[in-house]
Amino acid sequence: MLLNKSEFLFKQAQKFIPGGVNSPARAFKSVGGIPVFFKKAKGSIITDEDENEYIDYVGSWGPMILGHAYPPVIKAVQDASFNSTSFGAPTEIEIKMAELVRQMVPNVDRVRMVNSGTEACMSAIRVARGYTGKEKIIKFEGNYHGHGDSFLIKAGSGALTLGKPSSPGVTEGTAKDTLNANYNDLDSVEELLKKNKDNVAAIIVEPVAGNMGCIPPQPGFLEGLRELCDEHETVLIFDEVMTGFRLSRGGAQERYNVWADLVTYGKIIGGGLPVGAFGGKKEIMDVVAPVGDVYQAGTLSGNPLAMSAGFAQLSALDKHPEIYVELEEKTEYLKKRLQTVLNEHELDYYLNQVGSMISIFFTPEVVTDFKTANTTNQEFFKVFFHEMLKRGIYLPPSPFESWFLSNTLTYDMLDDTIQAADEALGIAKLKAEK
Ligand SMILES: Cc1ncc(COP(=O)(O)O)c(C=O)c1O
Ligand SMILES: N[C@H](C=O)CCC(=O)O
Repeated sequence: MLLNKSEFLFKQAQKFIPGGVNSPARAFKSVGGIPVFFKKAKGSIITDEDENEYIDYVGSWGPMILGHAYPPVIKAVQDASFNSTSFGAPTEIEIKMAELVRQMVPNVDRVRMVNSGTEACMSAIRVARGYTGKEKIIKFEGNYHGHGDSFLIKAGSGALTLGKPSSPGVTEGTAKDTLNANYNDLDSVEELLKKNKDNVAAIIVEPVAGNMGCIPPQPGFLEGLRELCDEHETVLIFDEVMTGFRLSRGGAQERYNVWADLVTYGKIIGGGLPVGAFGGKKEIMDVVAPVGDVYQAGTLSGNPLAMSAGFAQLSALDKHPEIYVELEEKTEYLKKRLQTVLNEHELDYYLNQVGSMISIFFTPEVVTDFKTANTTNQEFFKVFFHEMLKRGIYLPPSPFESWFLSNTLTYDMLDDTIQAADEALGIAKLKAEK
């Protein structure tokens, strides 16, 4: 497989763009090598600038649940663009979108559209603070809520010490208001709530973690968060940027039957265009300007192209819930066949799968949180990743990202993926033994 054009473009890109990419996750830093530059895609097949074709398990990091260039989305964007690309004024499609979201997720009484998952999460915590009058938030180690300052905070030396900025540019002042708990560990949350009594505005959580690889909530974890939030008058925020409209029509909330106070969305809701959203109970959302005093705004928010794309994609998911059944069957098929191959190679591994999200961890540990996710053999993953790439399988270029399946994947494509995995694992094992 030749990647001459990708290599050339990457060199060019680095002259004008920091690190050659517009988001670090694309830079292949975790796996080494040159990021592949793509030029087109259809369904689950993506084509790079050198005309190599790959079966895609990234799906633009989640949005492409119905495959790339899904015809109703393309048509909706084309039609909308003829009427102008933006008005900066209200349009009817925004109402249709909000109604549809409400229809699919019944506890979202009010929804505000933004332009990314980051914006949605930043805004949701501001709303929670404005609503409760409290200052601190609790998040979980290994969860990702975008690059807002309040989220770029890692745990201090002990679980109960103050957080520390995990990026230069984030101030100690911001860090003091973000507390880190351990995923799937209700005791760690309870301790933080007690220590910061009456001052925790929100708990924000990925209901199924997807940013330390895919990690499901343990039975009782989400229910426990709900109870703790009720007890401490704290707003429960589900960050459904990955899981929203992916794990079911109503996302993780519907799948686990645990209902948050606020929910954030991104990815699927925009059909591949830059969209995010936050919403929830009317009582809380009424603090948002112009009804209330919590300021939140956006020149391009509710953009007609983005709303049209998102509306076309969500409408298809709303009308065809069988898609979720098919997607889960396909992902389970992939999981079972991967298990067989991993067992045949006698490898230590842990496979997590929820709906159409799946991750392999190369570790003997049971992976339930950030600490156990970090036991995965990253060197092994690097070799596996590149061997898969050579065989035309495009996986997320990091051991800590979930794979996302699209319903355009066929069983033949899944079989090709297993065949490639068999070969790639064999090579990775040989290299590891050397
Ligand atoms: C769970 C979660 N929340 C928030 C974000 C931030 O979204 P965006 O990249 O659209 O800003 C992401 C992904 O990046 C995510 O996976
Ligand atoms: N983990 C991130 C979101 O899903 C990866 C996408 C990005 O930040 O570019």
